[in-house]
Amino acid sequence: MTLSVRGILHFFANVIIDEMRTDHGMEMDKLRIDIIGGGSLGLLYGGKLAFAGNKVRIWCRSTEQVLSLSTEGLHVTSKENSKTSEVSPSIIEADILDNFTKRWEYNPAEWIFLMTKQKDVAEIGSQLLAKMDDNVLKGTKGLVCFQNGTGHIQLLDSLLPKWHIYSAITTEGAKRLSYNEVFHAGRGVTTIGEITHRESQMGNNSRKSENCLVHEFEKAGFVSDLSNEIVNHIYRKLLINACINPLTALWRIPNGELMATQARVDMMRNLFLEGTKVYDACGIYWDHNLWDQIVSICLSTSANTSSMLKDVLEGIPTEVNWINGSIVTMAEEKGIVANYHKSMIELIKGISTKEE
Ligand SMILES: CC(C)(CO)C(=O)C(=O)O
Repeated sequence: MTLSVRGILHFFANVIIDEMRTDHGMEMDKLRIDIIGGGSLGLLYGGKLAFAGNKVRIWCRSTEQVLSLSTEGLHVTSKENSKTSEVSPSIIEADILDNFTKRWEYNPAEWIFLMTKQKDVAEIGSQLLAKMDDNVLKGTKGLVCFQNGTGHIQLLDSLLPKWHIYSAITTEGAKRLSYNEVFHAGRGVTTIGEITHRESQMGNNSRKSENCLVHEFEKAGFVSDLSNEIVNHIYRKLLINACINPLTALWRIPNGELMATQARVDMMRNLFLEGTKVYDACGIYWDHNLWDQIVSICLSTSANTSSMLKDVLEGIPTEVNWINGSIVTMAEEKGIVANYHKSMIELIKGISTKEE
């Protein structure tokens, strides 16, 4: 990667101009969105929302990624559209996560999208978000969490008692090709809903702000909706992930291959039936056609690598604790066994020495 001095100067000039504009209230017409995490989904949503005219900042852990995005911009490709969307560095910003709180004092955003892995949520919640000054949060509408599984929302809810916390359930498929290139592998739906429903100092007029956000998603090319029953969506996605992800990761197959033999379908079905037993014991709603939905997701994302397989292939810890682990915890709380899901955790954990 070659980084020109001009590019780096251009980046710093942008940052300074940006701080000045906000200080003087000049940049009020665009939605300001901060994306924490420069992984596949962070780059996909960041790139497309910036391309649609929003003011997007991507907060990354690595300086290399910040420099790459700031000097070369962000490139979004998709299988339907042979033309790459080039998001120039003049319309998207990137900065290092360590600067987040400092920059916010002068230049806050309306929305924060938390798009990191589950394992990073506790640290970001406690070390960064919980330490933010109440005053700078006044214009902020909320925090939107994009993680799979459950557990993180309860944690953030306790760490951030004044925040509006939302969950976004997405079936968009994306693959990061490099620090600043992302491939839009499959179109899906993004459903957003508030979990907390609390009175707070953060942006009033919630419904208007939520509609405005969904409108921007639509403008950016994402099929999106608002839900008052986001918890049902969370548990629906949890069981889908718990049935598909560990098996694809163990057998190292794309999602569609799960339908290729009866033995594979039977194993997935066992996970499904055990999961619904746990849901029934806990009084959690599930759609009567959820099994059909799982089958059709395997088919509609047939060529995709599940997120858990991706983690296994990259040698990084998976989200099995938050996916199958959540189901096992719920089962234990009700005094029932969930041995299929328990075995998934043990088998996935055995793949890598990096799993906790
Ligand atoms: C595509 C799907 C639904 C497979 O479980 C997914 O969400 C993932 O890979 O995490």
